[in-house]
Amino acid sequence: MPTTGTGESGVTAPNGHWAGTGLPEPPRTAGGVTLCGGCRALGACRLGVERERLDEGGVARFELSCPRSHEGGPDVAHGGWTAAVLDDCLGHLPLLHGVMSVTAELTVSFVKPVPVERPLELRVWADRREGSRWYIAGEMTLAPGGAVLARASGIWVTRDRSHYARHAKWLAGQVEATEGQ
Ligand SMILES: CCCCCCCCCCCCCC(=O)SCCNC(=O)CCNC(=O)[C@H](O)C(C)(C)COP(=O)(O)OP(=O)(O)OC[C@H]1O[C@@H](n2cnc3c(N)ncnc32)[C@H](O)[C@@H]1OP(=O)(O)O
Repeated sequence: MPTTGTGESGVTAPNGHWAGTGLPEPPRTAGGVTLCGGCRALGACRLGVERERLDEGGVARFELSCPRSHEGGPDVAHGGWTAAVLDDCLGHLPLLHGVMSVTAELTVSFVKPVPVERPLELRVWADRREGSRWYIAGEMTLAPGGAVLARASGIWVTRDRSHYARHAKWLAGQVEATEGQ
């Protein structure tokens, strides 16, 4: 990935475009974590994802922990955090292959309460690809011991930059239609 260098935050500022998407490459942290729009100003993943990489077998591996700010019950993660981080990390698998996609469907199994501020791991792989659809699955485990805490599977649909332009046009039409009411 072409970059313009690493700033004080350790976030690499890209200057290239993803092949085939026409979209600017998203910034990555020193740990290789692609930052979404909401996390760019902070320069870190607010969900607590610290490292991400693609291994030789094509499996994406993440190191993370649930920040205390996402605590639900005492010392355990809010289920919304678990679902959000699984959505985010499963969607990073196409990104790691240079492909932009959006979540079309997501199913989450909450196997055990997820402790906050403990090292966790997440493995993500593609079960299969059909046309523009990626069928992706993943498993979250406690880093020491490997006990399974949560599983997720879903469908991601590949997109290019026209996705956002179409959405903006659709939204403008909705706003216009309601203004006369
Ligand atoms: C400027 C930007 C920078 C970028 C930076 C990024 C960086 C960071 C990363 C951040 C990333 C954040 C990412 C996020 O946060 S994603 C956020 C959550 N997800 C969304 O917002 C998606 C909202 N939904 C949609 O936009 C549409 O409904 C989609 C795109 C999903 C389908 O719309 P549409 O129907 O018009 O698409 P199509 O006609 O081209 O169909 C395509 C294919 O898909 C099949 N299909 C469709 N739906 C489903 C379904 N539910 N189950 C199974 N399959 C489904 C369909 O049959 C067809 O199959 P085939 O005929 O090809 O076989």
